[in-house]
Amino acid sequence: MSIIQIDNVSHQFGKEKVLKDVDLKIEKGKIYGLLGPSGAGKTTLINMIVGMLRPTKGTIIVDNTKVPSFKVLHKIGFMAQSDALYQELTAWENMEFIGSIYQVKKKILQKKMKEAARAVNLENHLKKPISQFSGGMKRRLSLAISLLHEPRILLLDEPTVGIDPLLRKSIWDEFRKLQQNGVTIVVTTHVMDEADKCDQLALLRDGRIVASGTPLELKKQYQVETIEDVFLKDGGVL
Ligand SMILES: Nc1ncnc2c1ncn2[C@@H]1O[C@H](COP(=O)(O)OP(=O)(O)OP(=O)(O)O)[C@@H](O)[C@H]1O
Repeated sequence: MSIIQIDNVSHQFGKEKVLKDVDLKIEKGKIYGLLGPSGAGKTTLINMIVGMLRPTKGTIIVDNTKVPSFKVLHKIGFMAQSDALYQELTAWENMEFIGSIYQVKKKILQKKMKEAARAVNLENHLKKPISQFSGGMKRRLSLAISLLHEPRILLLDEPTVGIDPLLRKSIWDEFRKLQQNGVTIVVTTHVMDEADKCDQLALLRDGRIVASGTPLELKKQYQVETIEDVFLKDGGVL
């Protein structure tokens, strides 16, 4: 069953067409990767699934509801490319604040905050203000915040930028756990070993989906050994 269905979607900023006739079906409980060179339209597509941008043409259905929709927003955990954190508040206060916006009950929120902080290995830094956080710590906190209201769908725009390989591995372990609980994850990435871990991939170029399938299917289609080579061959470099 598709939990996200994108039908013939185009988007235009002024005269610039940045997405062109995109069709995509994302199945419930899958980890779906969006790959593509800088400027290909990945962030624009994620922002439209969240409902922050409306398609100029076409429709996006999330969990049987056309977006933008407030009803759907509660089911989505979203992590944007730039971290939207309050610098003067501590990590704990940031989590409390966002959790309260999502109207998570106080007792449940306390439990969820501890779990989420543990999942991203930040439990010893929760009393620090964000102004004292490194780039990677901010990314990890943003990820923790996106999990607080137990979303059924996670939309993550480059979630592991600035995160070292050890932590990246533990974050991917967390993604697998969420997936086992039925959560659908859509992730944009430039990290090729991450792309290989996705169940399905879509390769975007110039606002179009130029290839999609499992990592193995893409490697076969491009007759190469690695996803990095799929990316390079598609860009005309190999
Ligand atoms: N608010 C905006 N106004 C005008 N143009 C925009 C806006 N946001 C994005 N664009 C343009 O849309 C195109 C797609 O951008 P987008 O951020 O979706 O790409 P991306 O694939 O996510 O790139 P990256 O990998 O660098 O994050 C780019 O040409 C960009 O300049």
